[in-house]
Amino acid sequence: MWIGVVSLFPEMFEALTRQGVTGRAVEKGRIDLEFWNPRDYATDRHRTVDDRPYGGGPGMLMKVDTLRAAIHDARSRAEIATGQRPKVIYLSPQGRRLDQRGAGELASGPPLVVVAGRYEGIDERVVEADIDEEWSIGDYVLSGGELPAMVLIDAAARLVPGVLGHQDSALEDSFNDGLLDCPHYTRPEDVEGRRVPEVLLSGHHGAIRRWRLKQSLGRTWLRRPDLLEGRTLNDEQRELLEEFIEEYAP
Ligand SMILES: NC(=O)c1ccc(NC2CCCC2)nc1
Repeated sequence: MWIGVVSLFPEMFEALTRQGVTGRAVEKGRIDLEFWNPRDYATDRHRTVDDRPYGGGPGMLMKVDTLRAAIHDARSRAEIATGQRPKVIYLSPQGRRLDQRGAGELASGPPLVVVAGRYEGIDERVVEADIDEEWSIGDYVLSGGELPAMVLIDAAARLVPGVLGHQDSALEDSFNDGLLDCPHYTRPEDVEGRRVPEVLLSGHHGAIRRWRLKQSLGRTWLRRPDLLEGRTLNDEQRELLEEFIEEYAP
């Protein structure tokens, strides 16, 4: 998957490009990440990248010409590198809320150009002219779009085939098939008297699968009942959830 990033602080993205699953995916070429910095398009002596808001008010906005030049170069590069027109995304609290389904859509869609804002944001005409979709990682305000951009890129990149070593692990993750994750255990078998559930030591893969599904359903019922609304459970799932509820509140 090809992803272009427009940001005044490209070095922040080393958290993605040099570490972990995404770092390996970049190294293996499963993910191509390229960067454009609006400051590189500044022609004045002070390399200005911000500008004052019409109508007054606190703070500055990203300067239109340097931002647009960076977006345009990223878009052109996307078309050359992939033969496809990219989807240009801007991160802001005004955007569509990112969830696992949205991450899946982004992962299976066209190449992305992700624009990270700074200051108080960007001129609305840049949103209208150059941004295809606005996305938000949650209802809170951050000092820059870089962290939300990295969250979005990580969530999408790990769903790109071949990025996760063990493909199944993406499927068993939380929010895969829309349920919360089940509890996980590793050595030792006893931690201060707390033992691993026996079923997980039994080697009975069917029983283990059912136990994990029951725990996912039960946890979702307890912590995020909203995720179960409007969802039809199959016979096995309904049975397991009823068992969980029975044991929880006998
Ligand atoms: N909730 C979010 O996804 C989000 C995105 C960007 C941002 N701040 C940016 C937006 C314009 C300047 C800083 N804050 C929050």
